[in-house]
Amino acid sequence: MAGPIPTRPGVMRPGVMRTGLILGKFMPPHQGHLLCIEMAKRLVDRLTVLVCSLPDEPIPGERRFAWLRERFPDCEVRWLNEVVPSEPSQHPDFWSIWKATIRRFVPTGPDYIFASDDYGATLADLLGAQWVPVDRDRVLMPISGTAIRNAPLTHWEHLPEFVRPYYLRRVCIFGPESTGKTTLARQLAAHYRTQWVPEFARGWIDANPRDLAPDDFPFIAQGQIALEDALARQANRVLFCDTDPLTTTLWAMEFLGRIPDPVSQLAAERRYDLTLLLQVDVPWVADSQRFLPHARREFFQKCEQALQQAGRAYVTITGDWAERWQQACAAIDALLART
Ligand SMILES: NC(=O)c1ccc[n+]([C@@H]2O[C@H](COP(=O)([O-])OP(=O)(O)OC[C@H]3O[C@@H](n4cnc5c(N)ncnc54)[C@H](O)[C@@H]3O)[C@@H](O)[C@H]2O)c1
Repeated sequence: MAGPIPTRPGVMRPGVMRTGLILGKFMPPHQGHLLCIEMAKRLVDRLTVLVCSLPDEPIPGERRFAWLRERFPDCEVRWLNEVVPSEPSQHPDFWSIWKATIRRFVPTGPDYIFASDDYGATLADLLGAQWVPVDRDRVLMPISGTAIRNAPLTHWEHLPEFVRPYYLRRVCIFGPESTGKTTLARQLAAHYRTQWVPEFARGWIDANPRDLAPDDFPFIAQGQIALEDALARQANRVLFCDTDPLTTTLWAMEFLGRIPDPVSQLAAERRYDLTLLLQVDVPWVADSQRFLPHARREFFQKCEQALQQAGRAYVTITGDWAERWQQACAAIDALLART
């Protein structure tokens, strides 16, 4: 009687669970990595993604692990955070070290190793698996982690949405009321084909028509940050922020005569690559949420002092609209030209 039809290790059998492994530095994750993982996911029932990091690498391993865990909740994302040799030339027992290390994360299997580099073949042999090369010639996603780290803005289209905020240039528009902040933020966003972050406080105050309470200030600062971070994922290289938590500290001083602790802390933690400080040399335009028509010059001085105390890089924008536009674009072009 004929026995079962023999199958090669790489041939799939119906009803048999298939497992896969992909390892990487993912520094940072890019479209080439996503291609490998997305493809692998479709070919196996359970995929382990092993994020390998070493201390002192330019992007902390913890961040890379968090990125992939968020993006692939349906995979077994694990983090290898210990010093192991990176290349066979670095250690005579390189392959046995890697075999033992991988076995701690994947005790049995896997059936398939997914890798676009040839080491996938050796690793697969070692683990009794089959190597699935994904795109060895990098023709589908011609990108590498090194290229991104060297010039992230140049390779923006190869950055996944969840990595973009890490490299995004954030520009804060800062200054007294009625100096054209919102118009400038909106028009800059259109010009640079990106997003801008409106003032969270405006909508909040409109929806809560009463005197501001001390607790409103931390909430306003947190709401501003939440809106900014949500929009950061949609932005194209640069994000224009029409205010920030440091501004909230100034308004807290005006209204409360003190700065609630959470607001100071949020203001200190927040990072902007550039701040445009708008001068008060344009006419006042009244509206229901503007409070200091006669103290704009004093408020400007407080703004400048706050930026200096915070050690923030800023450029003062003055003059008529055309001059303001030209100065703002020059400062932003210089920022984007830096790698
Ligand atoms: N070099 C070796 O012989 C060897 C052997 C065993 C283990 N390791 C270790 O494995 C870990 C992962 O290293 P890595 O350099 O492969 O990580 P990586 O983050 O550069 O790449 C992860 C995976 O994505 C693939 N990939 C990268 N760019 C791609 C693109 N543009 N298109 C398609 N696929 C792409 C790679 O081939 C790899 O399979 C490191 O810790 C390394 O030390 C290396």
